[in-house]
Amino acid sequence: MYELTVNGKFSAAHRLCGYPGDCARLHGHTWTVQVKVIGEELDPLGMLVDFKEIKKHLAAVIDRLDHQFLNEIPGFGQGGVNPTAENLSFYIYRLLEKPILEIKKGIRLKEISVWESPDAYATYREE
Ligand SMILES: Nc1nc2c(c(=O)[nH]1)N=C([C@H](O)[C@H](O)COP(=O)(O)OP(=O)(O)OP(=O)(O)O)CN2
Ligand SMILES: [Zn+2]
Repeated sequence: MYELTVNGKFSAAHRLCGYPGDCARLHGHTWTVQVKVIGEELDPLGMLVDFKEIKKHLAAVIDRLDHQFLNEIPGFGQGGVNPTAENLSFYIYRLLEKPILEIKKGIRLKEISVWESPDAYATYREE
């Protein structure tokens, strides 16, 4: 089994509604998003899949999130869930799951991790 990892970053604002502390107020982070893809077979170039392919799909997701107020994105905020690292991991997993499956046969998204700061992150995966 091979595992490929691609990281990206975005900056955005959020607030955590109902949080008993500072995080309930509007504030921002530079989030790191980590995509892990797995599969068994290498191509004749020795690649599971070209990193460029994964970067392209991650860039499209980051475009939707960068410099946004995350609570205003459908699915988050009023009537939705708080834009926590956990919920962002799930949101990004759902956006990338299909495009990554469609890159080529035999690979799949393993997990998405989202860092809010260098020492705190959440991961979503399906087993
Ligand atoms: N399980 C989670 N806990 C918290 C989340 C989260 O997404 N999942 N988010 C927050 C807030 O977004 C908060 O802004 C982050 O706080 P913290 O990790 O403490 O980071 P700071 O940048 O504020 O750094 P300090 O170390 O507190 O200065 C809270 N919890
Ligand atoms: Zn925060």
